[in-house]
Amino acid sequence: MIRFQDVRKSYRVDGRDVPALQTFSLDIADGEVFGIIGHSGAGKSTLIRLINLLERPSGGRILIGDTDMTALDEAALRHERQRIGMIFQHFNLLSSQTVAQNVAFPLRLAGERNEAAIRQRVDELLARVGLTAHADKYPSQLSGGQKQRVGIARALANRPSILLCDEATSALDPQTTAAVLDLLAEINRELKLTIVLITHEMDVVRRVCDRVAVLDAGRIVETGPVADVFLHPQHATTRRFVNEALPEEAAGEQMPFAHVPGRILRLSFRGEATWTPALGRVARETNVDFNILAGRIDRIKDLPYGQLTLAMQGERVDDALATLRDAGIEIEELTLSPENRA
Ligand SMILES: Nc1ncnc2c1ncn2[C@@H]1O[C@H](COP(=O)(O)OP(=O)(O)OP(=O)(O)O)[C@@H](O)[C@H]1O
Repeated sequence: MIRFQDVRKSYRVDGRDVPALQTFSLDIADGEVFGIIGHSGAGKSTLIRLINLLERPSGGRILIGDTDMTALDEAALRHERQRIGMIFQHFNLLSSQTVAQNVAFPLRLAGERNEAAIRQRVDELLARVGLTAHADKYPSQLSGGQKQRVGIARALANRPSILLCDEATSALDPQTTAAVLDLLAEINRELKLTIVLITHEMDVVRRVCDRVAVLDAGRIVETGPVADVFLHPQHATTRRFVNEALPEEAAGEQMPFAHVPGRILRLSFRGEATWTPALGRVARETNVDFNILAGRIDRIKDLPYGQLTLAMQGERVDDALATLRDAGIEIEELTLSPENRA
């Protein structure tokens, strides 16, 4: 468990303390993929760098398991940091060293002197990230996605229990981003390590994270399981991020429904409910009519979900909605058309 206890952080600028993170508490469970999303300047980098104490908090404590990171001396901190790997937006590879030498670097730094053991570990790591054939290349000979794979192999070298990802896919195109996120998900599953990632893209959160915290101007404004935050965002900042990730849904929300007859509803299906023909069945049983205005089916990590915006008419709309709710479908009423507004 990573535990932030009443943590706050200010930077000293021109003799004044400028707050970057307001006091917050947060627990990140072992083995989860935890996302921190926020706009530029919200405090994401500060927050993630507090975990390995690259930044010291101005108040509060940061615990990893039972260890209070804020109470350690430099030597103990260096040792603890070996349990925490980190990858970066711009990869931070050593340009004059080969791929294999970059991956071996943290092993040597940790005091490993046995060359055969180093070679074996580097081979294992390169195989895991799919770069065996590139061991003797230099970073300049690699694509962005390959460079980030070297970064991941290097971060895993000392078998950390936590991997911090600082905008790890922000410099990559969408296809490469998807491949790197798949690799992070696989590492999380197979090595059971905790991943904390910061991003400004909700799509990154949707693809890999279990839980997310939304940062806005130094405050955590919303935290929760990704499916909850994604399907029912509470804070305006969260809604903006979700709408960026769901362009069609956003269009649906802005459609002028006033002229559409019937009640305007948004149905959210999660997991198995996504595939059941509940809507057709309920319409037949209750004799309601429905008209689909917008919709999509996608996945939140491994969970299939669907969202449909529709207009429903008939005498038994309330019965139909009650039956749909019983079937595990979440329903929000968006707005009422004029004839139903009385
Ligand atoms: N070393 C520093 N000295 C002074 N102020 C800083 C320092 N690092 C960050 N800040 C300030 O703290 C606030 C939060 O910055 P931070 O880099 O954590 O945000 P961020 O969400 O990661 O932004 P970005 O996505 O642009 O990297 C900003 O106002 C920034 O200017």
